[in-house]
Amino acid sequence: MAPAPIDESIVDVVEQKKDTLKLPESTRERLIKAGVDLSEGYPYRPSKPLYLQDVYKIRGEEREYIDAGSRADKSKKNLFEAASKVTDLTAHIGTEIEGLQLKDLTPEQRDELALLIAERSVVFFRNQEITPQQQLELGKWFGEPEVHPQTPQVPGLLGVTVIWPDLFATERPASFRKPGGASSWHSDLVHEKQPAGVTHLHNDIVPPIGGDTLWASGYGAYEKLSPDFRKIIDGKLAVYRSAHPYLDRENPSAGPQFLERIHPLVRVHPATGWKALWVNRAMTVRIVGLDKAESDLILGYLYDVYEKNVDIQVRFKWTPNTSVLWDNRITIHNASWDYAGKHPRHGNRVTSLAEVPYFDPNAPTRRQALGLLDEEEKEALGLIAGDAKDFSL
Ligand SMILES: O=C(O)CCC(=O)C(=O)O
Ligand SMILES: [Fe+2]
Repeated sequence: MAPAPIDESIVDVVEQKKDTLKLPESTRERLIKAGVDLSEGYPYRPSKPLYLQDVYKIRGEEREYIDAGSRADKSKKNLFEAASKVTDLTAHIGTEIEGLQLKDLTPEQRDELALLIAERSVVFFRNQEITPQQQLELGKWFGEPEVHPQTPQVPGLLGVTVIWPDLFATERPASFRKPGGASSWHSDLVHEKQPAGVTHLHNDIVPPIGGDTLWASGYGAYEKLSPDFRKIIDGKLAVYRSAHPYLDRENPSAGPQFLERIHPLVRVHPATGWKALWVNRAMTVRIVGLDKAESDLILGYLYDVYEKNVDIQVRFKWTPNTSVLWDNRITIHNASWDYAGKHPRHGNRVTSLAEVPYFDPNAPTRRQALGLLDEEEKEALGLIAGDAKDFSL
């Protein structure tokens, strides 16, 4: 007799309940206090779609998007005057704000925060008391929260993803030499028709040592290129792929396939109007129109520029209950796995989807817009007359 088919809904629930047992006590208390129903287990795991064709249909239509930062008061006075301290962590990327609770921001402060994230790429808030519901509500201000067809979510709150590396580590054991997917330079959801804008990760429990996250600036990476090289990549399109694989319904035996979408290699942020390099080693497949060898060469160089220039990067040491908001349009990030699951690290994440990426050849770079270019760069960009010194050295 053939074995009885497995009821997958029961398997899901059993697995979720098993996961819940590992939940750190402080996280459990926080979730229960927020009214999250843990009785069916945590996290909730959506049934994964099997076929590429079905996943392409998710958010396949263009949606209206207005960047919150583009309506902000440019001085950001409502945000800055209410904060007790605002500290830039490096010259080019990363700002920490103290004395504000994200859950209490006014509409004006939310818009100004969106502009600050667009300018500084990543903004840090320690000691936040914020429920997953409030996090989702804030995320809606910045764009449509992405509901992921694959990743674990907070029960009853679709759009609030669970970032709990201990959980993934049991599924796909990570090691010192081969850490998990988030421990490589990437940006989130590049395969979407309207990829991720702001991601807000709130980590309620973090290891005392390790588990830092790094971000690198796409504005800075673009500006590291010589003006002549910028001309080569300006306006070029590239293929970007999803992190998760699916099967092709027409050809399932071809094995796992990724979603792919074409977007500009250099894009302009709608709130700042500044150009940013938009590639990442994990998910940019190739530059459209070039031979594979040419594309590999150029992309390899662009990844190196992005990943190796420490002056356009920030490395952040988390403390419990810290919220970090970053803009995926102008950054790549990388989560260090150096604590190797030896201490719990748990967070909730809301990612707001943004515009269809676009390029504008006349847009300035960040340092150009802020008046930070030196004479040599101005000359190479043709902004001032000069004696045509070789800028490329
Ligand atoms: O855990 C982190 O610090 C970041 C993980 C990550 O890549 C993400 O949430 O998009
Ligand atoms: Fe990520």
